[in-house]
Amino acid sequence: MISSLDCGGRLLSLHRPRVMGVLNVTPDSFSDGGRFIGAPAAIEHARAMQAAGAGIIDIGGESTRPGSTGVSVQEELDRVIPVIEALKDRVDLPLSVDTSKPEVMRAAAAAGAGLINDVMALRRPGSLEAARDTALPVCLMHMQGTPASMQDDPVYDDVVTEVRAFLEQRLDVAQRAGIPASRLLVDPGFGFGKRDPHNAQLLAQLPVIGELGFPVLTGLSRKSLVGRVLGRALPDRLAGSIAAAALASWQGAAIVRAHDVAETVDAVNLMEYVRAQGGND
Ligand SMILES: Cn1cnc2c(O)nc(N)nc21
Repeated sequence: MISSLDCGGRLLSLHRPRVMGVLNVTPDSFSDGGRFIGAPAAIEHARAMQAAGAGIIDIGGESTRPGSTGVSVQEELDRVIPVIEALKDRVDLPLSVDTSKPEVMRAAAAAGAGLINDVMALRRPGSLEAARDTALPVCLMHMQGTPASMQDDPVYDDVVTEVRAFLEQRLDVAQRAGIPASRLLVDPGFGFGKRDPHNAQLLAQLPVIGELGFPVLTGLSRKSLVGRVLGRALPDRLAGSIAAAALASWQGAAIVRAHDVAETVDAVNLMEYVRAQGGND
């Protein structure tokens, strides 16, 4: 397993679990839609997340919450590129771009992004080549269906086996396209075409995904899984999100994507201490 990622010149050490801070620059994201549109607000929030201990900032211009229908290339570029340009010299962290569009991947890399976070695992036409050409690390995430319909009726015979097989296939395709293994990460895609039992099985058996031998990224922060299982509305999902982040970290996640950075950093740091001192590995 690699121990650090070269994110466009900025190194992200993976010797300990890291937190990816969420910066949505969309008006309709499920958790904080509209709060960070425009560079000034985005800069303030990104710097706050850096101060809180984030290892990387994830910038997304198109909501991928269940039911979302996507935005045009130009709209996504208009939202994301100015923020990357504004942040790259004001935040001393790698910036990941949350996109599935090859045009946005290329423009974001040119603007200073250091990692590509693709919820479609490079399945869009042109995205394999774009990701390869950027020479940036790429997170390949599993999704069943599309955000517009993925939660209608997700069905699996064995979700862990099927998600692992999907990721294995995307890893193979990416490497055959010329993206070296050292630049690849995987993500089971919690909430992306999964019912709560599916999400629970993926979390309980996360080491099966880790056995692929690539850094695992997970995102459970404030998601409906936490809300439905605990009966918590969106503003009341901090405790559940922290519990999920701690569990994902304990189960081997190298990067945990989160809205509440300071609290999540504490959770994963405690897990790391116990792992380091616990001695039962
Ligand atoms: C953009 N986005 C929303 N949820 C996510 C998750 O769980 N993983 C990754 N890689 N990206 C996500």
